[in-house]
Amino acid sequence: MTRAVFLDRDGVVNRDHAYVHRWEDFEFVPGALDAARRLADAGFRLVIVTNQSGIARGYYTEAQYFALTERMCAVFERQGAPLAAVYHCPHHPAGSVVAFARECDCRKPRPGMILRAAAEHLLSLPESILVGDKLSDIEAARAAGVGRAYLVRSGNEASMPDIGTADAAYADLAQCVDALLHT
Ligand SMILES: O=P(O)(O)OC[C@@H](O)[C@H]1O[C@@H](OP(=O)(O)O)[C@@H](O)[C@@H](O)[C@@H]1O
Ligand SMILES: [Mg+2]
Ligand SMILES: [Zn+2]
Repeated sequence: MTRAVFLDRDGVVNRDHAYVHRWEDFEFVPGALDAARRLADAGFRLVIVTNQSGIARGYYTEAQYFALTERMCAVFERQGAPLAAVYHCPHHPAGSVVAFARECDCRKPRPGMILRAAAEHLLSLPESILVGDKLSDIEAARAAGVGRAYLVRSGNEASMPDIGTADAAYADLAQCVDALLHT
């Protein structure tokens, strides 16, 4: 079984400008790609798990999300940090797009995306890590049985008062990986 780092997207990989769906608005958090490469070099599979309720809300289409994701994956690949997989939840119970307007098992804090990734990629969840910018990311990790869950302050929740059940909090992914890899 392989160990993975589950990465939240908005607020961890890229700046969370609220429902980012255009490539021109996709701004990598400084140091995030290099941190991802260091994780890959250390033997972690890289898996993104992202809530994309903007699809259910009608802010953008799933096709637009997939087009952005293809561009993002190509950058990770070029930087020597290939993504093993990207999982998204397009749902939201208050959505206006009928096909996606519902409760689901995949919207964080529910663990569905993480559990699906583990099954499809033979991942050891107890040996894996999650990095997120919201407490709901951390809760999803706990619900899935991910070994360690870290919070970063690079998202919109920068003023978050406490770290909830996270194992630790860091400024951003780069600082988290520095601590993880003792670099
Ligand atoms: O951080 P990840 O999971 O990668 O994606 C979060 C985004 O889908 C959006 O999630 C929304 O929350 P609601 O889904 O509306 O509760 C808001 O927080 C937006 O600012 C944010 O861009
Ligand atoms: Mg986020
Ligand atoms: Zn879902």
